[in-house]
Amino acid sequence: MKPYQHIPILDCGEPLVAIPGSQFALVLPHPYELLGAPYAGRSPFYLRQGVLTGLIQAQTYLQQQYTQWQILIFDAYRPIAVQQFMVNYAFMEQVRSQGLDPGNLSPFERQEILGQVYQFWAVPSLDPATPPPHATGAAVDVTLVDEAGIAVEMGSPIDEISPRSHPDYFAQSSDRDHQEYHKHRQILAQAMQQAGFAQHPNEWWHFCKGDQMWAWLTHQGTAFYGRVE
Ligand SMILES: C[C@@H](N)C(=O)N[C@H](C)C(=O)O
Ligand SMILES: [Zn+2]
Repeated sequence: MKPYQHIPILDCGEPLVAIPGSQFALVLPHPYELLGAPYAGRSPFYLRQGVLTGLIQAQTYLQQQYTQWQILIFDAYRPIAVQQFMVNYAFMEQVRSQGLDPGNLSPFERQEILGQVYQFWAVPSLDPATPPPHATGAAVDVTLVDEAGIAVEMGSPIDEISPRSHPDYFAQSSDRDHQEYHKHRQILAQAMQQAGFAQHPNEWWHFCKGDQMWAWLTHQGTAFYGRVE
């Protein structure tokens, strides 16, 4: 179990609400839907009401400095069946990228690869005491787009299982491009953090507010968003 999963949850009962496409840029078609993830009629572009309010606050702050920039929503609400699908997908991608035969993995190789996957993806737990963050509607994967609607360069793609995904990966580099990536990551993180979000320690794009990970990262005793059916 991850340390944040020990945090008790007292769900405040807020509903999931749609992220307005008129206010935010959305990655469309949605990448996991394209892969065939089982959404069963649900939309990934939903969040708890209070989390959406935070996201609006983050974008308002961003636009005080970068007037025409927007937060680009890559993913938000994620049913557990989708979490399971994406964990399986990420596992197979890791197997392939390491030149292994998926039908012929040793128990050691399987464990190693699962360990790599679970550094980035949450376990698709069905236990209401340990929900995967996106199943609570309190976690969001985001990046930025500029005034031309072009994705701002962050130095690595969302969901890459690699050290490059760590928020401070480029912090010490003297390379000009790397310094630019780091600056962009900081612009995103600052906008989100001043609106009360906490950032995943391994992922520059994952932010949460009110779930167990947030409570753990911000030293709160309780989370107020649990799993949404
Ligand atoms: C990998 C990324 N898309 C993500 O959402 N990770 C978190 C930790 C999750 O799976 O909840
Ligand atoms: Zn995420």
